[in-house]
Order: sequence, then C-alpha cells, then structure tokens
Amino acid sequence: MTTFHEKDVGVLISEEAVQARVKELGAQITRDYQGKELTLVCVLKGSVFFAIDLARAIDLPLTLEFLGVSSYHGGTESTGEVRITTDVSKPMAGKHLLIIEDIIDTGLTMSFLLENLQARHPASVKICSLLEKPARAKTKVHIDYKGFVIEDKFVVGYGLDYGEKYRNVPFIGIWKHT
Ligand SMILES: O=P(O)(O)OC[C@H]1O[C@H](OP(=O)(O)OP(=O)(O)O)[C@H](O)[C@@H]1O
Ligand code: HPA
Repeated sequence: MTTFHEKDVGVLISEEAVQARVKELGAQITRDYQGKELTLVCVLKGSVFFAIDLARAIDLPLTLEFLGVSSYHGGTESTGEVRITTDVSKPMAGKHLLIIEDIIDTGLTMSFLLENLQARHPASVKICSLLEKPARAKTKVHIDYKGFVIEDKFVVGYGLDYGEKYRNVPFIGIWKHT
C-alpha cells in the first residue's frame, strides 16, 4: 500500500526506534524528578507528538503547559527571529520546568526560550529534545535529555514539518528534495 509521503520522505529513524527511545527517556525523567512537581513545557507546534508520548512514559503527577514559538515560518531555514505565538497559561515561578522540543538545530529557538523562561523565576529549567543537529548549531545549548543526534539533513515527521505538512508521518524522515 502506498502512503501520501512516500515520494517525498525517506525513513531516517523508524517509528519503533523513536517509540523505544521515548520510553527510555520517560523512565530516566521519572527517576530524576522523584518528589518534585514537574511541569512539561511543550513547544508548539513541533514537539506535540513527542511531548504527548513522553508524558505517557513518565510515571509522575506532572502538569502540561504549551508555549508556541516560530522562526522557520514553514521553510527549511531559520529566519533567526524567534516569536512567541502562544504563551503558557500559568505563572512559571517556583516550578520545575522541563522544556520539550522536537529538534535543536541552530539552537536559536532554545536560547530564546531559556532566557525567556528563566526570567520568570522557575525553581529549575532543563531541556529535553528528541533530536539534535550539531552541524548547524549557531549557539551552544546543553541538552539534559536527548533522543538522537542526527546528520545535517532537513527532517520531517513525528511533529516536524515542511510547509506545515508531514507532521503526522509516524517516523523521523528525511525530506528528499533539499
Ligand atoms: O534550533 P532552531 O534552528 O531554532 O530550530 C528548532 C525549532 O524549529 C522548529 O520550530 P518552527 O519555528 O519551525 O515552528 P514549529 O514547531 O511550529 O514547526 C522546531 O520545532 C524548533 O522549535
Ligand atoms: O530539520 C528540520 N525539520 C523541520 N523543522 C525544523 N526546524 C529546525 N530544523 C528542522
């Protein structure tokens, strides 16, 4: 059977490998945040698939917040200008925050987010990213929980888009046309 994305997207990391890694990260986060009130700050839109699967793999009474930022505006290159499109719904002061991202590429989005969230006086801020693409880093970001390190290719699927599409591809795929 053919799928809508077959001619555009090749498999980089299979659905099974993604799901297995998400479970490992969930177990690690469960151990590390014992006794703490954990808030997952899910960065819209790309991290939603990862964040929801990860939340289910964490055995703690966590809370979920959603923060929308955008800098790629549907293309394959960062504009370098990060904008908040939707803010979190509660004050972040005194909370243990874990920022959930699908990918850290240039690192510009995460640098912006760290600065923005730290200014709200949380108890702690850590970073969990499913993917890291170190070849394109423009600023160094320490990733506390990392799924996979990938090569310098534009990727789609499992939340990642090209032109707002392909987020619902169930694996991490390589966009064939760049
Ligand atoms: O490290 P960087 O080069 O800053 O890239 C990473 C960011 O780019 C993507 O978001 P995007 O701006 O495309 O918005 P989206 O999540 O709505 O797709 C991704 O979800 C990260 O938030
Ligand atoms: O490789 C990527 N794919 C989709 N969105 C992205 N945002 C930063 N890097 C990427």
